Amino acid sequence: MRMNAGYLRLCGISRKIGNFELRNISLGVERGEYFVILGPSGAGKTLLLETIAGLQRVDEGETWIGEINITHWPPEKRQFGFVYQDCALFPHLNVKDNIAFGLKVRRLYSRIVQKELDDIVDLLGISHLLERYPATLSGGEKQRVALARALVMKPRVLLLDEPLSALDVPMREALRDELKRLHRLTGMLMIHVTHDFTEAMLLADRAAVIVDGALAQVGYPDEIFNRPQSRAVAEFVGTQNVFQSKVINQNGKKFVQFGKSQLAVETDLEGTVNFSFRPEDVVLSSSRHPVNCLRGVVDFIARQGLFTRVVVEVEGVGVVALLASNNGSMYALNPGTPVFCVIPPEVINVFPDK
Ligand SMILES: Nc1ncnc2c1ncn2[C@@H]1O[C@H](COP(=O)(O)OP(=O)(O)OP(=O)(O)O)[C@@H](O)[C@H]1O
Repeated sequence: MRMNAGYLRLCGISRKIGNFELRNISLGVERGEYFVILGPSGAGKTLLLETIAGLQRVDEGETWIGEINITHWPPEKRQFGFVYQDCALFPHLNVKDNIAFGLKVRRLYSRIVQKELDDIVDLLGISHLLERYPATLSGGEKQRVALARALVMKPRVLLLDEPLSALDVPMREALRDELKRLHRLTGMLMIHVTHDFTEAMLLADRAAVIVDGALAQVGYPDEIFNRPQSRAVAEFVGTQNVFQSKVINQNGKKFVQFGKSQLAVETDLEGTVNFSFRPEDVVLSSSRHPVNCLRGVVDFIARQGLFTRVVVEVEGVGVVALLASNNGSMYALNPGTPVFCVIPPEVINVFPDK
């Protein structure tokens, strides 16, 4: 079994449930990190979070916190906070009693604890809601209460399962900023599950992508976004331009074959590989450039608000470019317009063909 560095460590965790299986997950998360678990719907993100919380038993593998093996500890002994997408507040209790519920269960409700409760309520700016009942709260207010309820217990780790996905866009953005602020102020280790890559980019110190029950990539959000290491991750982060090819060595310089053309790349890999580049990194030009320039014809244009997606057919293959809709050159493009796609070597991500 592989052991990892980190404060919270998952070592070779496997869990079969119905037809689905979490497979050999090894992961180390540091104290104070904001760690995001990303992945498409049904990838096993919630199951993984529930396994970390101790709500799901494991079939194989171990969970450690510091030097302690907590694999068989029940959830309450782990002292992890859990915030669900739908908040799961008690409908018959007002906000104050919802927040204090866990403290009362632990028989901790005293004047000292009242001070902590007041601090959390202030931190989340919800003092005006204390007498209200969950049914009268907006989605964002409910989620703030759910966060307060988890934080007042001073958890070792705060687990957040899609905490923003039930909210409308302005509320989602406000609460996303709030999470960032809470993390900065508390320094708590937070593990946040989402399928929204933008959320991950804005919140995460590091992230893991899970695909089909297995870890596909762990790293800084920037790395995952710009340097996906598998086709599945490239597709999940919206790379759109992903091709299989082979590396060609010429006088010490490396190229990948694209149809009859060759594109200069920066890579240590050899042989059969995949390469990808983001649509935002494709430059469309009416004139030929000396390096990494593919001649094509505009096939399709779709305006998507601030951005416009242009598909250029190059040697029978679609290359996708994303341009700012107010980009002057946009107005000269129509289906059938000849155009050059320029893809600088440094934006081409070459990864193994697995
Ligand atoms: N109790 C269960 N019994 C059988 N299958 C289950 C059970 N719980 C989850 N699954 C299955 O396990 C898989 C992973 O579920 P999970 O909820 O972890 O996915 P997810 O990545 O969180 O997806 P989403 O983003 O849609 O919430 C799914 O195919 C789901 O149907």
